Amino acid sequence: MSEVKSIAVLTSGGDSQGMNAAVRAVVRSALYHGLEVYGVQRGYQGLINNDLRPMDLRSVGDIIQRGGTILQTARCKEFITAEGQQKGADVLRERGIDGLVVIGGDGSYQGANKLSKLGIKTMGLPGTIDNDIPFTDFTIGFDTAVSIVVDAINKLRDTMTSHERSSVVEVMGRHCGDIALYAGLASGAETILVPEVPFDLDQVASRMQENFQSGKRHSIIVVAEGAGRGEDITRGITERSGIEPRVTVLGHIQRGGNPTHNDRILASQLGDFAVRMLMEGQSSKSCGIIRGELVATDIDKVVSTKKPFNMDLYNLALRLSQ
Ligand SMILES: Nc1ncnc2c1ncn2[C@@H]1O[C@H](COP(=O)(O)OP(=O)(O)O)[C@@H](O)[C@H]1O
Ligand SMILES: O=P(O)(O)OC[C@H]1O[C@](O)(COP(=O)(O)O)[C@@H](O)[C@@H]1O
Ligand SMILES: [Mg+2]
Repeated sequence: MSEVKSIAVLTSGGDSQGMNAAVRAVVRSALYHGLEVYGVQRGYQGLINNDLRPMDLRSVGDIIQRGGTILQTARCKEFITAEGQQKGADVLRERGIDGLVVIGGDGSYQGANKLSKLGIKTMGLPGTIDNDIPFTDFTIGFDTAVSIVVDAINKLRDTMTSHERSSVVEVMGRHCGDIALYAGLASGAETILVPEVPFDLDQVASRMQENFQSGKRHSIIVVAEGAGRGEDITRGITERSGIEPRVTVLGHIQRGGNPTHNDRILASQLGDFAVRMLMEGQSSKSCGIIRGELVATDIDKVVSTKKPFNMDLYNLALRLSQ
């Protein structure tokens, strides 16, 4: 018998493709197991405001394929305060809700950790395009965001090759270069600039010159926003080499559109896993998949660990883009 009878689910922070699939999985799995389930509107803001509604099977119909989040999301300053967190915990207790599933990024995980410490049984699902949550190979939305960047670079290549130009593409990732790394490797970028690896613009510029001299007809530089602004990198290259790359900032386009099948499947597995963990009496855990295995890791550990950067992939991209 599950000691948890009623749970709530919310999405928080930057939205990501696949959050809807995760909400659907949490709701349908909870209902399948005979639990009551509530959707919290607008993340922690909705929790503080007591903005919750009961969810049934049909309230998550026709959403597995949609980007964004039907529960909407927010960045809620009040929840960063101890008073805000206490208000959120009180709302759940007053409503008799025994467990909460938080779908969000590193900031949302900090909030989930605080709620856990206030005695709320909380499970975190990694929902962010940044892939910056450790103890899971991938976060929900990352695969879709990378696909969008790769598609954009394919298009840029057509025109860049025709004009024998180079292109600087700024992608999202304030503290984590994974979107730049994976999209850069998958699209054959010559240079990948990420916050985790220091770089020297002199070297970037001279490598581009060498590439053009060795017969390359175009050059792609992918820069994670956390490593510098595309415009500044472009200016720096021009000052050093005379090459005039065109700059493209992909921005929030990376957070929209239909989730890939990988993100939908990841979201479905993790949403169901979170519900089963809560029913087993688990709490304060982050759900992830590592090499195909479902794993639950203490949120405390997750929020105090930086996701290791994959230097092997980074070096591979460098070797293959000569
Ligand atoms: N240290 C913290 N303590 C409590 N809540 C936090 C903390 N940091 C962030 N949050 C909550 O999580 C929300 C989402 O965090 P944010 O960093 O904006 O997005 P993400 O979860 O996508 O990383 C914040 O608006 C805030 O309400
Ligand atoms: O939605 P905003 O406020 O423009 O924030 C943009 C940021 O959100 C992200 O898309 C996702 O990051 P978070 O979910 O951690 O906030 C980042 O890549 C980007 O820097
Ligand atoms: Mg974040």
